[in-house]
Amino acid sequence: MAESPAKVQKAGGGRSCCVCNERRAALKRPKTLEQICRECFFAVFEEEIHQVIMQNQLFKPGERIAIGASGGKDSTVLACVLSELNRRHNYGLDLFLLSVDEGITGYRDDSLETVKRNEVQYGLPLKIVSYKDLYGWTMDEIVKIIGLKNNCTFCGVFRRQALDRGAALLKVDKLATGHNADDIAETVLLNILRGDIARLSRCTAITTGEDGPIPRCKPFKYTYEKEIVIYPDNFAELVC
Ligand SMILES: Nc1ncnc2c1ncn2[C@@H]1O[C@H](COP(=O)(O)OP(=O)(O)OP(=O)(O)O)[C@@H](O)[C@H]1O
Repeated sequence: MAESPAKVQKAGGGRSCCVCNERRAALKRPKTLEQICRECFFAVFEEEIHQVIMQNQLFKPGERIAIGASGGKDSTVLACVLSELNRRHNYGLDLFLLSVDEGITGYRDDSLETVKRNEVQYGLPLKIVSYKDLYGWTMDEIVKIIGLKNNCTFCGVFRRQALDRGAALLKVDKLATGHNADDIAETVLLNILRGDIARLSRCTAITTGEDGPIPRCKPFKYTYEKEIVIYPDNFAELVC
């Protein structure tokens, strides 16, 4: 779980930003512990993701890319940053939002409203695929039959396939997800505890499924969850 933005350490009073040396530092960066101002934080956050994209050759000009959009913080920030970097650096990508509606009342219906706002805000076409349409069952209906035990396993498998089917409908070349450095660290630990050596060797790759129909990539592989939380909307709470 991400720490609340208010708990992320504020910068010490009156110090200047370690990047620009001009403005007053507004927070201590969770990733580097540097004292940094608001403007420089945004700039380095975005620049680091741009460098990850370039160094790992995540995308090629002209590609159609679906962003797995759950309406949560990670994929919302991913949509915002990718559309900005695509414009700023002329990646030449056609970006789309792809959402899976699992049919969980009071959960996904709420977050899909966020995705619909993102569609307008970032001007990215949105495709929603639902378990009901794809499989004939909503997650609520499945839980009524199988109960709460193991339903996460079903849901995870269905979502994975639903994302592939949605990506195929959009005819995209790749799917980008909002998995961040903390998610990857969690998966590493889980695979160690399970003794799953095969998954352990695969789970840190920035791009997976290159031999399958739709490769997936994680532009936030090196991005700390705490920094995603403070970018951009919650920043105001941190300002000293
Ligand atoms: N229902 C969904 N529709 C589309 N993409 C999804 C969906 N659920 C998850 N994803 C993709 O998988 C990534 C990791 O999902 P996870 O469920 O682990 O959530 P998370 O780490 O809380 O991310 P987020 O904050 O984006 O929800 C998300 O960032 C998103 O790109």
